[in-house]
Amino acid sequence: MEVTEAVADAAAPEREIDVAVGDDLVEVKNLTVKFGGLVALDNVSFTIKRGEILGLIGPNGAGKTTCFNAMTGVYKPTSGQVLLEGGLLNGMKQHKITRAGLARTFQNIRLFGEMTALENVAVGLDARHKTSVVGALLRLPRHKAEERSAIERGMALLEFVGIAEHAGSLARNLSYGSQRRLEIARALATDPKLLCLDEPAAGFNPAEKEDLMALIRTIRNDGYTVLLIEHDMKLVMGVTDRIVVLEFGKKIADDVPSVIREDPKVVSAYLGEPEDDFA
Ligand SMILES: Nc1ncnc2c1ncn2[C@@H]1O[C@H](COP(=O)(O)OP(=O)(O)OP(=O)(O)O)[C@@H](O)[C@H]1O
Repeated sequence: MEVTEAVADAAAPEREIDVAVGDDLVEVKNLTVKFGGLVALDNVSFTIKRGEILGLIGPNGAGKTTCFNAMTGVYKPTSGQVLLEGGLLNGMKQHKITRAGLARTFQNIRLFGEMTALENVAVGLDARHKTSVVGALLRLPRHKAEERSAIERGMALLEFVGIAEHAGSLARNLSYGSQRRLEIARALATDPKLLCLDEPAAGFNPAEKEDLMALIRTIRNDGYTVLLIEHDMKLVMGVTDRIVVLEFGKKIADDVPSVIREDPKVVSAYLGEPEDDFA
């Protein structure tokens, strides 16, 4: 999918675009999450560098979603730290973490079904508005300007993810694939430093998966950093710069895709999984 520079610029005009893989953006340090006696995440550490696409993979139940949830404030870590640009995120409420620059999509799509696609994106844009409620009520000039730019930016984001023609459709009437794209647009609307995607291609056929991977590359090329949970190894190999592998809550590998593919620990972790997932 081709995205013009103008569209990318309209989607996030204030963002500095820096596509070089650079410094540590996020540090996950000795993160542990326990549910009663079950250790879902066991002392896991990894970093995410600015500008990269990092894959987080592992067999069913390995702790991938738990890791996401602990990073984005859905679960409180039992111990360990999550740092964004050196600032501690632990203990912050979900919306504060979003505001700090960490946005996510969910494995199960969570859109406002009775709102249009554009309105769903506007909700994301709202998360970073600067005017107060009073400003909005009094319709101060700044609020009006923000409202106008919300429509323009919302449209640009819908175009960016390839669903601009559905801007006026109710989210619940969109195809499954378009709903997934809309979720990504809504997350991008918060102007994240890190975009976390939880199995964005779940339920897709191979052609749809390819399209989605192309979109993820476009997002990265536009200067975002991406953390991608994906079950399908083939898919993850084709799009990521680096991969962290979890098994039974522990990190068992952290390397470039070509090394991960040959790693005996990873191969054996995936034994017994459907062959499609490890190709
Ligand atoms: N809220 C919870 N309460 C209790 N146990 C949980 C909870 N969430 C996850 N778990 C357990 O933690 C472990 C890790 O689950 P998690 O969903 O993080 O794995 P996953 O790698 O994302 O798996 P999948 O690929 O199936 O989504 C599993 O044993 C799961 O049953």
